[in-house]
Amino acid sequence: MSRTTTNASGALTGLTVRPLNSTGLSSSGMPPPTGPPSVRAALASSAGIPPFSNLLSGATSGVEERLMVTVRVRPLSDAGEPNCIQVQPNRSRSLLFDDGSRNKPKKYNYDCVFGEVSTQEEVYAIAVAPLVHDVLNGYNAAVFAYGATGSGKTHTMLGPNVRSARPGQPTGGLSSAFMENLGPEASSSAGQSPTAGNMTLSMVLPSSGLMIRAVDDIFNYIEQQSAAKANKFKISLSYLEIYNELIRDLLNPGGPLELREDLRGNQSVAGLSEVTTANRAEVVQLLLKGNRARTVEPTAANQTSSRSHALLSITVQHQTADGTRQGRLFMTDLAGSERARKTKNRGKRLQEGAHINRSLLALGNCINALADGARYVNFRDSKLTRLLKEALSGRCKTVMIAHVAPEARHRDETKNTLVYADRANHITTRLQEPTILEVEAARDALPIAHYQSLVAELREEVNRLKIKILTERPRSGAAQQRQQQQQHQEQLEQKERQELSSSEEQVKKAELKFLREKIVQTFKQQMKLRRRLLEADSHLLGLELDAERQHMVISHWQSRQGKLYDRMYEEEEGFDSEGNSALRSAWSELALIEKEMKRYRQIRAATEHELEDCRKRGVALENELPERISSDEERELLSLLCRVHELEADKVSLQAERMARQAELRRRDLQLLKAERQRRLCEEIISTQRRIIEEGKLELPEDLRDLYALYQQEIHASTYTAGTHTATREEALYDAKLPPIFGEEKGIYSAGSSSSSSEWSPPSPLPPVPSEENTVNPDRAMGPLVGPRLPPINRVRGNYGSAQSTSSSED
Ligand SMILES: Nc1ncnc2c1ncn2[C@@H]1O[C@H](COP(=O)(O)OP(=O)(O)OP(=O)(O)O)[C@@H](O)[C@H]1O
Repeated sequence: MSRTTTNASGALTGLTVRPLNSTGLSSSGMPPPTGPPSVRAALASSAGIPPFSNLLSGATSGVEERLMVTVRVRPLSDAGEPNCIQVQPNRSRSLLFDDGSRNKPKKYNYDCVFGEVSTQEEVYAIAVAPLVHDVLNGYNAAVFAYGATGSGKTHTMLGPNVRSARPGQPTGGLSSAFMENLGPEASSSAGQSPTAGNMTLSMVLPSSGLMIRAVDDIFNYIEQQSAAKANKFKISLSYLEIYNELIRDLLNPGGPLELREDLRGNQSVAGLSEVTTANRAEVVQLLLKGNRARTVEPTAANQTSSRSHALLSITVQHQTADGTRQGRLFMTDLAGSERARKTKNRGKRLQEGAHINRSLLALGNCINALADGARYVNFRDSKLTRLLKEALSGRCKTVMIAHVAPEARHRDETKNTLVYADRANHITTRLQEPTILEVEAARDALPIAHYQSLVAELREEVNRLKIKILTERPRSGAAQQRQQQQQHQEQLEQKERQELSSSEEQVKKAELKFLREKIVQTFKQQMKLRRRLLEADSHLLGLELDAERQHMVISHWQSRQGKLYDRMYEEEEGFDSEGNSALRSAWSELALIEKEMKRYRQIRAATEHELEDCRKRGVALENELPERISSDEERELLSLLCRVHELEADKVSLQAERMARQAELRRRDLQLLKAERQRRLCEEIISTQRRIIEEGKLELPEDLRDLYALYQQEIHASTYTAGTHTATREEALYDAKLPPIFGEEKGIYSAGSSSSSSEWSPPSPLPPVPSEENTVNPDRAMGPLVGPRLPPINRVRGNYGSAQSTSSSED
């Protein structure tokens, strides 16, 4: 469940509308989606590079396009060192690499090569600005920095020194004016409340990294809109690291988080904070906070070596007439691959290195498989590849920035990176339609989304109250603050003594007390209504699952009988037989369930209505508060009130999460049951085909052979994953018996070599005949399995393809 915080109204506030400069571009170069030619085009044409048409034209869903691969060469660390790379000119499409052999340097081609003199601005304008443009239009996009340790990935993504920034030190290329504007928290305890809502300065300096630039561009674009339009955008972000194969929240550091996969294979990190924010200052604070929380250690290869992969996700929601468009930009700073011999790492560092290399190897395998156009790609080998699945497998527009060091002593690492990047150059992706949230929500209709929005609402309210308190609080250095507070307190006390004597003040206080009580009451009422909603949802969900179960019984009966159920059959066909009575009870159950669902939907709608009224009342009351707060004491009370609300929200959040998990488990059980039935049918079909092929001495058709190979791959992959987690001796032995993945030796798959034992026999491409003892029996829940309607073998004459399927039922 995502942890969400938002500003007071949940919309963007505190924005200053900045005019476009004379070129029609924002100061950092972000083109408005319908604006004049981009900086990127200008940079490209000035260097004589043909434009990268697929990216300049903006995203088009459904069209296949190559993953964009760029290479950045960092400057030589020591000017006197021998160099193994030549890039001429900067921002060309190729580079020459001297691998140290006597052969002449090898030429590698990419979408763009950034030489040692390239600037952060160039890299941003060419590689990332077009993606930001697409994200604002509701597409998903990803950029990831790849390369060996010390090759400059973090410099590109975050900027120089951003990770180690302490008060008074440079901070990732942010201007000092900007940092001052952020207030003391920005460089010390970053991640507190927003302090600079009205930024009028551009926040980037020439050395700022891509993450900051992307954020800046998004805000620039929004600020260029009219106030009414700007209010329709909502920006949120999450930031995590994968350290030693464990996921940690960088915005709210704590214990490791769980990576979950939904029924459609989408990955999500349970409990990851998703912070909604209205101003760029807060985003930068959050980024700084996240970067400081990241695991960085000195190694022999790099003084500030990232020991983890960092994934930043920026989500932009835009309310339009068609619904809310949602675009997401994933920015990944990978940890660098490293050689133990070179880094001289020991102990903990060595272990980290092993984790880093293993996950990068998994990434490399995925890149290889995708580049070869494989139908099955195993993303499951590491958390990194699971999280990058969407970016790599085509649901989003992706740019890889491979980093290399030019020094000849790093030749081996550089070669590896160049080869990787070359492979990635062959990956094609097919972009999906822009995401419209309402449509997605209706499509998913998974309860978890509902719980998430409930919790988000609760947090929004807590935040609103918090901001009300914060906006009243003076900001300065801690000591000065304490002194001021003391003075203030004394003044207030004196004032209060005077005021108390006046009856007018007493009335005011009484009013405030009354107001506070009313707020508490409305909040309690809201909590009650929310619980009622949750209960209704949970009950509805249970009913839905029951209904699904009954539908399964009915459809099972229908497929067994080969006809649709009609009440007429009850009379015609002796409906009282054993199988049919189950069907009848399924129908009557279903009718009852539907009635109950209708009733609960009505209860739900009424509750929702009541809740909305109650919420409005609460907001109106809260809006009266700031004018009436007169003392720190009142503020303190209000803080306590907030705290209570927050705890309530946490409680509901936990409850909701538990309910959602239970519901998900029940749903998955049902899915497993269904899948098991289907699997048994498939195996039956395959066995029959196999008998036909073997007895008829038929040659295995090419496409069928491929399908068998794919089936083997799938079985192999899933068994491998299971084996890696619970590697008992028996499982290890079982793994060893698995057949090799098809592909090398086509000859081994000749017809007639399979056995009918229940184990896999390596030379056979065919799956085993299922063994009855080992299979889970789904029929306990759904009645006996329906036999496949394939012709029995003795009826097949001549050609396999011409076999006619009989329509006679075998039941
Ligand atoms: N383009 C560049 N211009 C100037 N200095 C750079 C550039 N790229 C990298 N550097 C410097 O090189 C050093 C290593 O860079 P960086 O820490 O970004 O490497 P990395 O690939 O992130 O390493 P690791 O994987 O170990 O974290 C740093 O001191 C950085 O400031």
